[in-house]
Amino acid sequence: MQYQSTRGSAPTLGFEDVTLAGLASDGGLYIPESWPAFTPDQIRALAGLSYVETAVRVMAPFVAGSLSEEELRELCTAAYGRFSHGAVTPLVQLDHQHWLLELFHGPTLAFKDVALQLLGQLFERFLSRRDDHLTIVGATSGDTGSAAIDAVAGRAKIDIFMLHPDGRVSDVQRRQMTTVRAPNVYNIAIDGSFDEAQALVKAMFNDAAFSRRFNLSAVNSINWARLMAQVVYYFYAAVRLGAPERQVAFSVPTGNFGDVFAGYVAAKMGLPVAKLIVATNVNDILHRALSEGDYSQGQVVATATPSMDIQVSSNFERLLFDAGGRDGLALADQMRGFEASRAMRLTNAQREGAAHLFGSARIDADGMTMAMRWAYDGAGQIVDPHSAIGLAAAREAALDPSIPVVTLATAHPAKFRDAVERATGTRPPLPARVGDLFAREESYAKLPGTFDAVTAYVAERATPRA
Ligand SMILES: Cc1ncc(COP(=O)(O)O)c(C=O)c1O
Ligand SMILES: N[C@@H](CCOP(=O)(O)O)C(=O)O
Repeated sequence: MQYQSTRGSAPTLGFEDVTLAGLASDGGLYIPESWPAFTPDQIRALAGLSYVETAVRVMAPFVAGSLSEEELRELCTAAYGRFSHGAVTPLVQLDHQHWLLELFHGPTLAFKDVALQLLGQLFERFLSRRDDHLTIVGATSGDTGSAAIDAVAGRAKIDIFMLHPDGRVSDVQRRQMTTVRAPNVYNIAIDGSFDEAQALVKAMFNDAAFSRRFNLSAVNSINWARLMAQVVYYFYAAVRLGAPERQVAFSVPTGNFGDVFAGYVAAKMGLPVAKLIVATNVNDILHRALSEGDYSQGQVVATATPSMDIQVSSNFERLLFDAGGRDGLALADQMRGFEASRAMRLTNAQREGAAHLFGSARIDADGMTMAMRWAYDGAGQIVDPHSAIGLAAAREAALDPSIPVVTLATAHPAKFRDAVERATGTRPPLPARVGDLFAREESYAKLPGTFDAVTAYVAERATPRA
């Protein structure tokens, strides 16, 4: 499998190089040159397989040329062996139509573990083949940070620098990052929003000399391997609900458009997806883009769903590229326009390419609270605020009742205990797996959100290439 950049001028690479590179050298994102196609028989054959076996079948075409099937199986077994539920991503029924896909049974209690546990294994395997050291720079609005740190802490050939917006993540999220004691882990709270942190990370990649000197790599969903691993659970869930004979819809609480883009990939591969509902909080750039074609960045508003307080969704570029006809140079121009003016209109081709599969909804605080109460009172399920945004959008979509609607439950409710308690009156206990989180000492740097401050901090601590 070969990968091309969404901006049309970076070299085409294989899976191993794409994983280690993170972002393409022209500022674009890597995407497969074509989508592997699964026949209905191949989808039917996934019924009854374990999560690991499903993962091997779904991901094998994407890693071809870099990993044998046996190697992929070994890495998936190691990655998913750390999940606390035998099914890895179990389905829970809420009523005749609505289901939750629980993606939070990994070590850091959010869906990010599904991809990042595997990415940690992939980095280790690929680095063992070469004499090289990686410097990971990442941005987090709360969950990617802890999942990435857990996946790479203590690995000899990797340093990780994780930027989070100071004061804008939950206490549990912050502590899951800042209490990890490993010599290769550096946490940085920046004065600014997640979007600013993400822009700093991209700027570090786009500084060719800096990027080469420290051999930068990415753990955010700009890294293709993140999305590839997330495609698996769409297949796993849909097959359990009757695919390929039956269509299934998914509602996805969305911020950086990574999780829902993985659903788009599953549909492109042949999974019968009736609808992908993009559920945003009041930071609704994606809802406006999909419903009106207006992708213009507003001010980020802090909400009870901090992981989705995002106004520039990095993976939307992958959809614009694929749905809009795969013209990398035209998209590079369009993205340069957005970077200059912070606004753009989708082209007709991009809108039409997205319209048949995507729906969207903007859910405010009341909608989120009502969904949490509905799940709790009606089905005895405590859902976290992010998953509640997805659930509210799923119910609002009022799809044909014969189509099962799966809401992706992206975080464990204990990560957002205050918001859950406010909505349901119940305070979820922290699972034993996160141990004495509130007794451990924290360590992190506080920096202004400027390129110079952050690069100086990284340059002083990272391992330069020989
Ligand atoms: C709990 C939670 N839900 C939803 C999202 C949104 O996912 P994505 O950024 O892939 O759209 C995030 C962060 O990305 C998250 O941490
Ligand atoms: N909500 C995310 C934001 C980063 O998204 P990513 O999927 O691109 O890593 C977080 O938890 O950090």
